[in-house]
Amino acid sequence: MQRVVIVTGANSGIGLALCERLLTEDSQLRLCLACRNLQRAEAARSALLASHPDAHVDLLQLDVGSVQSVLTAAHEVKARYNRIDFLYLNAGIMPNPQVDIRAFFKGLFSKNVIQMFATAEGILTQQDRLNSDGLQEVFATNLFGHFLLIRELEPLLCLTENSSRVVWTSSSNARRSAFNIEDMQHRNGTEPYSSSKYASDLLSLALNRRKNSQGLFSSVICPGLVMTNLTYGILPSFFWTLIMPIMWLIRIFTNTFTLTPYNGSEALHWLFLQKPESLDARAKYHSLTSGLGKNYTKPRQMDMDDEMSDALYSKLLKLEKEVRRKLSERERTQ
Ligand SMILES: NC(=O)C1=CN([C@@H]2O[C@H](COP(=O)(O)OP(=O)(O)OC[C@H]3O[C@@H](n4cnc5c(N)ncnc54)[C@H](OP(=O)(O)O)[C@@H]3O)[C@@H](O)[C@H]2O)C=CC1
Ligand SMILES: CC(C)CCC[C@@H](C)[C@H]1CC[C@H]2C3=C(CC[C@]12C)[C@@]1(C)CCC(=O)[C@@H](C)[C@@H]1CC3
Repeated sequence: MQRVVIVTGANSGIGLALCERLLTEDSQLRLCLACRNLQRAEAARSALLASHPDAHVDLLQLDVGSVQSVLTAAHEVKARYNRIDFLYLNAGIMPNPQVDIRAFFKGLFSKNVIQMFATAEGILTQQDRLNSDGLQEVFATNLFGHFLLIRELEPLLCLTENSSRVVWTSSSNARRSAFNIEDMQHRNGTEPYSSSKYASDLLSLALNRRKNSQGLFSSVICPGLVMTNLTYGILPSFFWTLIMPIMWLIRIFTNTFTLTPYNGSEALHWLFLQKPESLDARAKYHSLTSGLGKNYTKPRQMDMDDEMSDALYSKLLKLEKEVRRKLSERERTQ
């Protein structure tokens, strides 16, 4: 039986490393790279086929930050496949990141230094903007586009004859205090990334509560700190290379510095091998790398309550209705 796996944001970083590992695990897989840029997706496909020449790798154009693109892509998925075994919701952005240098040095000499390196708590902010759908871009990309994709793919994800899994690439930067249910898009704050990742943790819990009985299971992971295009947007790549010996040193004190996309994809790969019934809906699965370079996955309990996760789910359903209405109005007037 050929399993179908879809990975969003599969053309680089953690997503691409995951694809490589999945094909090594199961060469019969039907793997679909869902990417916004087809040229980059084609390059990723070629790289995967170079090491797995017989693999079945499909491409799907998907910009998770655009409502229209999500609807079109979901339509295409339903035409192509009759099942989805795994949907990895990995695409994500952190636009205009800023490190608070003063807070960083203050944290360096405090008792919370390990926590700071593991979560970036208190030292990282971003500047967000509105996208063409009138949504905050980080919220739209990291959360809402993926929510809409799940909603559209429910007919394939909630098949009673086999279970389906969705896996969110969340972050240890997800923080309850950065998220406000009254401002779920984070229009009024400076930590949209942290807010969107906390929202994905909440949404995963709500999905499990509502959909487990229909065969859909959701999990969240944190890949740790990984050198990818996302982190090269925080500090330039030459700087990261320069401080790499320090990073390796820090790894002795915090196993969250996974550093390579391969290491970072550990928990995503680990989840692929687990039975859904054995998983904890309230746990975030962390990719960890020891000082000696050994990879492993460890669950940690998340700071969440059912009430807030249900409230978020209801708000997302309401927003979905609104964007669909706006879209059909736009189509009618064109
Ligand atoms: N790197 C790290 O330390 C950490 C990363 N993460 C999360 O890991 C995930 C993967 O990021 P990472 O590999 O680090 O970074 P990359 O920038 O390498 O990968 C992000 C991927 O998401 C894609 N993407 C971004 N926006 C969209 C969009 N609108 N539609 C479709 N695809 C999109 C990118 O495509 P394109 O190439 O076209 O930009 C790219 O393929 C993200 O969700 C990130 O938040 C979490 C914790 C730590
Ligand atoms: C080590 C150096 C001398 C200085 C590096 C300082 C900061 C730039 C990093 C310290 C902790 C890092 C971190 C992230 C980004 C870079 C740091 C702030 C993340 C926020 C990247 C994306 C994520 O999702 C988190 C899991 C990372 C947490 C740690």
